[in-house]
Amino acid sequence: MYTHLVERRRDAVEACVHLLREYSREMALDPRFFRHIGQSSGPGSISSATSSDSSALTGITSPSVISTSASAATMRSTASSPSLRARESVSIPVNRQDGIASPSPGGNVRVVVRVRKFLQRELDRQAECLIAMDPHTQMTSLKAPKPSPVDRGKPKSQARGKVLEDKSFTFDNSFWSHDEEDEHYAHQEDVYNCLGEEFLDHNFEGYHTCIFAYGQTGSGKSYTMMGTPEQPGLIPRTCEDLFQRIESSPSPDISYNVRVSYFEVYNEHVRDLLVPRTDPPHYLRIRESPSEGPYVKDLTEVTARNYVELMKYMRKGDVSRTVASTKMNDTSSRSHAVFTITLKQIHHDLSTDETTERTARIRLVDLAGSERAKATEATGARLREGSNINKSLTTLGRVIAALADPKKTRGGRKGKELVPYRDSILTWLLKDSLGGNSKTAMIACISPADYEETLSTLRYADQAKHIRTRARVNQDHVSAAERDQQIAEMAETIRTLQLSVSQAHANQRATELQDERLEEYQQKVEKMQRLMEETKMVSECKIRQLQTENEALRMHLKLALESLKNPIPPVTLEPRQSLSSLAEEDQLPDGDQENPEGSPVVEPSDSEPEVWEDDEDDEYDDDETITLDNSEQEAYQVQERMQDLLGDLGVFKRKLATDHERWRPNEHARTRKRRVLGTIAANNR
Ligand SMILES: Nc1ncnc2c1ncn2[C@@H]1O[C@H](COP(=O)(O)OP(=O)(O)OP(=O)(O)O)[C@@H](O)[C@H]1O
Repeated sequence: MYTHLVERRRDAVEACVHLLREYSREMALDPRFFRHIGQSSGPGSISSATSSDSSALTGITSPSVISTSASAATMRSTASSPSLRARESVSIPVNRQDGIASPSPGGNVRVVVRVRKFLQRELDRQAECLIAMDPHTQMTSLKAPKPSPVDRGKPKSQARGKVLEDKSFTFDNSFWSHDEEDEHYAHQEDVYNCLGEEFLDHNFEGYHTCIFAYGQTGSGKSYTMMGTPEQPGLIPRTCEDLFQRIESSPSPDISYNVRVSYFEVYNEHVRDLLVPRTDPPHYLRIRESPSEGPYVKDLTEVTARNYVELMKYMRKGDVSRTVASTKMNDTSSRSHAVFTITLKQIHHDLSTDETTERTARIRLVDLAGSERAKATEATGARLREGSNINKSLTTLGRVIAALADPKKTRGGRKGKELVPYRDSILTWLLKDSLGGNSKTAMIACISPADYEETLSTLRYADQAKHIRTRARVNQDHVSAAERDQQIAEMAETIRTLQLSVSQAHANQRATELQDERLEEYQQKVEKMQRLMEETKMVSECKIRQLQTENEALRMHLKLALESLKNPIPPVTLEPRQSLSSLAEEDQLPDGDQENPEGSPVVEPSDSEPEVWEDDEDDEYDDDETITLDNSEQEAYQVQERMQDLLGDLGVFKRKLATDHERWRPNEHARTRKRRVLGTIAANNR
């Protein structure tokens, strides 16, 4: 009878395992999940995983133990390890009588809370720790601070200050990182093993994921997400695990492609953290595509081939992030930072020649902290930053509240969006992660000694538990024929693009050549114009000279002709002497009578002077002949001079004509020149 029962139970368990396998295959779960089922297919193995008894947990084969991560070597696989507690979250006993809500009432967003240790300023003021966490129930309790001395002993109705009460919340995980001495202390590694690792599993399954850290300023968000070189946080651990999984991938048919981007939302502007800072800063725009939802246009997305490269990009962006010192935090993040890894797995099945592509987006968000201006004592730029941070966090709160209310997410009338995603850049960009295709987790970071801020954070986190996202596997099957068609289409697109690019290049080159030639022509024309101008100036100068000379000659000629026509008035001469008698006189001893030039000397005489009358009919005597000869000579000389000048003028004309031929002046200039030459010729005539 007992054996029969045992056999029946084994059959039932095997049937369950078979069903689970089929279901898991449909859900495209990670192959490691099958291994996990296989190993636990003994009686009571699955049910023991859901037990809240910590001693039973030690026997579970946790995926964190299977992980090939280097950090796995140092992993503490104890009952108190949050990594193991994560698997029991579904079985958390809920004390509904205390009014404590279930960890995920209707929602599927994973919500965890982490409390940090005291900081120096809190130790200095001997702050009291207001937080308590139960590692078994994952309950987080917030104790009301002691009433102020004024209100002490008074009933609630008479108290002057606000009456504060103890509060309790239950989350998927409560990470106690307050006291390192405590056996339940949650280290960075524990947070990763509990949350990061599981989310990376989802990514390998093809789901988009998003983990965001929320909390007041100085509550430990950056420490949890980024950590320190000694205590790396969730982001570097995810990067490390990602590449360790890829490098230890058993299947040679799968190829991986990892791309990374990093941006910040600062004062409601998006800035790429993977490009150097500029002054003024270069902000990016947001676009929305029907398939991908909102995205940052022109955001740098680089391929990382290994862990070292991925870390290089992470650090580059981290250094570039806007950080400032405030009273609440020496290194306060003044922006919301979004680190995104895109993992693409391409599986090619040789037997069917089919390709399967899985794309998963891993979004890791370190939000800026909410802050009270009074507490931070911020002024100027810090105050403005703080108010922008608060504004976007308030919108995030409204989005969470709207998403948590199922009536609102059903959509309003006339397609009106009831979730105010667009009211801030942050919520618009996280639209898909908050209420769409994503598996999402919220890490609520709290300070141990701030009642009001912590209560506000816990309320936010509690509301986020109600959100339901609609994650789906992002997978594409492509048959050989479809792939060939896609390749052919892409080749055609590339060809068309190349053609248009080369066409554009050719057009550009032609335009450049034309421009060059035009410039060359312009230079030549300018040079010719200058030469023309110079030639014109020289010609004008010559013309002016010739005109002056011509004028002088005309005057001279006129005078000469006039003197010929009107000889010099009669002068009193000595009795006419023949040249022979003059020659005789030359023989006279007294040579004093002769002037040096040998010209006749006119001597005064007592005798009546002979009047030399101009008688045209008269024959010229010898002396007269001499006088006429001189005038003629002079006229000849003038004529010769004129001949020379006319000769010069001819040469000049020829020169001008040659110049004219050479430079081909325009019609206007030619006409002008012709007119000038005509004038010169007329003047010479
Ligand atoms: N779990 C922890 N263990 C040890 N130190 C911590 C822990 N959490 C936070 N701290 C320390 O607390 C300080 C504030 O933390 P952190 O800068 O991460 O806060 P934050 O929430 O990111 O603040 P802000 O919003 O202003 O950027 C840091 O000095 C950090 O080292």
